[in-house]
Amino acid sequence: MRKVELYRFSLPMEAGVILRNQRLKTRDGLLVCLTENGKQGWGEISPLPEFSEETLEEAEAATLGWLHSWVNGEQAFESALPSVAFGLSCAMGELSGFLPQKADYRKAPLCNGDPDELFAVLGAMPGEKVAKVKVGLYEAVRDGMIVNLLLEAIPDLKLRLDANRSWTRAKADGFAKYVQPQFRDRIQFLEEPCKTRDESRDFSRETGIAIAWDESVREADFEVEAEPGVAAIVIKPTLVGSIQRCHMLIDQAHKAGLMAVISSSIETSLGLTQLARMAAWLTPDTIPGLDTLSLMQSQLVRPWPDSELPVLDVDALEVVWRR
Ligand SMILES: O=C(O)CCC(=O)c1ccccc1C(=O)O
Ligand SMILES: [Mg+2]
Repeated sequence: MRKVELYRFSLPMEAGVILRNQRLKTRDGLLVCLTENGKQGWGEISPLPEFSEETLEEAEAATLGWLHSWVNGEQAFESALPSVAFGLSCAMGELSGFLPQKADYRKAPLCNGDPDELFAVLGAMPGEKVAKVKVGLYEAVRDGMIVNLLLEAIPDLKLRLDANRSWTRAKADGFAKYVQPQFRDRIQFLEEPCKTRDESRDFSRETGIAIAWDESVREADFEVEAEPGVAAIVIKPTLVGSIQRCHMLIDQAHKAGLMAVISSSIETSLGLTQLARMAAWLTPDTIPGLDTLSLMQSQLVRPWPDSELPVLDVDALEVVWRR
């Protein structure tokens, strides 16, 4: 006997969370719960505005379509919509047990511009110290100074930087010029410095700063391959697709000698804890990029360890469909 519950959620965000061109006031999505043979599997389907191609309405329609087939005995669960493929594969992964329980709750702390906040967090971070700093939002000179400041102050710190394709070559070079040469190899990578992949490759070749692909991984013509200067690929499962697809990309990255970093698309605590489980299983040697829970005002159903945010229970959610 198979049972299905589909819920809709809308969690308030902290003030001032901006995604590309819009303010994100609430994080909206779907939770699915599959039951079979007394076992349950949960999944979160939450397309990210400005990043996902699909809308929540499209994701809901596709999810309902698949859920109808599943209660009638269907097994396969691929979807062309990445958020749907990810959420349903998590639910199936819990039901069948292929998604292991063990989680890696480490996360590379995110710094959006104020280095003082980061000092406290990094001081308390056990083991390997890695932080992620968004660059390209202000002047390249300021970005360079912050990078120097952090790397100078914390000798065992490594940084991941993310420019989200915001720089021209000239701006990117401006940034590189301000980073002290002896610090460059403590930049684990700089995600997508320039508008095009070719410009980013040239930047890396000329500055010696390693780069990583993030947006590129989701483009149709992208192939995972070893290239000079490329250190990593960033995998955001809600934007990429099923656990199986992410697993394949991670295997390809590791075979090419690249680091694969499982990262957040601002999922709720339920999705984030599943990403932490994927990270423990598929990228055990790499700290995942999951420091986004504090952008929200509450957690959902499953808490993240040590978070003090209130946890919204499933009973408080609107039921979309139940069978
Ligand atoms: O990668 C991380 O460490 C955190 C997640 C993150 O930065 C992010 C989250 C949602 C959408 C885009 C991005 C991004 O990498 O720019
Ligand atoms: Mg990025």
